[in-house]
Amino acid sequence: MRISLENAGRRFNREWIFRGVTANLLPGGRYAVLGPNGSGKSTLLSLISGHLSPSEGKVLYQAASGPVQVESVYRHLSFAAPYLDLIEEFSLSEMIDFHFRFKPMDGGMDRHSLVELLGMEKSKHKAIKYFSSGMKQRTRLALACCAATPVLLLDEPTSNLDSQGVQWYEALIEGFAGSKLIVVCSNQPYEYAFCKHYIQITDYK
Ligand SMILES: Nc1ncnc2c1ncn2[C@@H]1O[C@H](COP(=O)(O)OP(=O)(O)OP(=O)(O)O)[C@@H](O)[C@H]1O
Repeated sequence: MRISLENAGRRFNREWIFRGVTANLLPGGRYAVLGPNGSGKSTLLSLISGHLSPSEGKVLYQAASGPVQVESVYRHLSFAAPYLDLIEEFSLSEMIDFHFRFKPMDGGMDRHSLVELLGMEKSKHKAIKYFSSGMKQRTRLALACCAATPVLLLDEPTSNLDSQGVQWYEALIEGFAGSKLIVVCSNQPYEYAFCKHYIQITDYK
């Protein structure tokens, strides 16, 4: 999947958050969206994911099979962010089953190996609402990284993770990045150490 931003800008009411973003996000590319708090990183990620439309310019999606309309791009994307809700009433096992009814799981994985990867054997029947914030974040990351989609979008991936969790995240990326196009919004260099390309939001003010 190739995602092209053509002179993309977004404003809320009268305030422009960014303008004139032109970038080609290529298959297998690793991109970090950088900038201080409140600069517009999450907003740009929402444009890339198709959750928000640009106020000016275009965001275009091109799969190997041809152009993809924004309405159906979600099928090609996996997304993890601390503000994305999990289904709190579900147990971990139920959450995994539910998630992968809509998205194929990475070839080598099944529910059991995903629980093992999370290190949550003892919690697989526990309701997500009783998970700690770090356990929830690990669950979001594992669901996103283990989906067989060509695009992986991560917003502040290690928020709520302790140092062991950060190492776990690094191993997760190494294990599952494969040939995916990855975009990470971050302020923490260790979250995007694997990225080769940078989009500085402050360049587009
Ligand atoms: N729906 C909205 N309506 C109005 N303003 C919004 C909306 N969403 C975001 N903003 C504003 O857009 C600006 C950029 O917010 P955004 O969350 O994209 O920044 P960020 O760089 O991701 O911040 P952080 O690093 O703190 O997560 C902020 O001023 C925010 O208040």
